[in-house]
Amino acid sequence: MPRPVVAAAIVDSLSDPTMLLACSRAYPQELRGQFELPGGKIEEGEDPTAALTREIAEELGARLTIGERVCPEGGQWWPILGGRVMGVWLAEVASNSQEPRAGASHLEAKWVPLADLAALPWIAADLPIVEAVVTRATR
Ligand SMILES: Nc1nc2c([nH]c(=O)n2[C@H]2C[C@H](O)[C@@H](COP(=O)(O)OP(=O)(O)OP(=O)(O)O)O2)c(=O)[nH]1
Repeated sequence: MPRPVVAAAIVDSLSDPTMLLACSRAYPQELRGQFELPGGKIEEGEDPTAALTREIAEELGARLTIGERVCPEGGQWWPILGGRVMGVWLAEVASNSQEPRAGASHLEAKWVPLADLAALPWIAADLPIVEAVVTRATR
């Protein structure tokens, strides 16, 4: 089984979310320009939310306050590309953090109103995940 992935649905405010930080991948070529939730693979023996904190620091130079996990029906892990599974957490930028910025992993990291997210070219596997994030954030 390939390593699981963890990703952050970073919203402008956990208590009153209106926008999400959508990130477009720089690589590999076949995913270049497609949007994703930023994150990455869990390392051997690593706690999933520790992995998420590490990945967001590496990729976006930001610290997170992690909120609720967003799960698919009947489980905790979403099926994604390459036979992997992905754990997703709502999060906001911590008060002591720099603003998240696209580094080498992303072409772009931009705040998008929740109502406009569906129009972005997401990695296909992310579409139901983003829908669940929006449902959770707007309930
Ligand atoms: N980060 C992320 N990966 C996703 C999403 N949807 C999806 O299918 N994937 C896939 C793409 C990749 O095959 C895999 C994650 O790999 P990654 O390249 O982000 O992981 P990483 O940062 O640990 O990368 P690396 O050091 O191995 O290059 O999961 C998503 O929303 N976010």
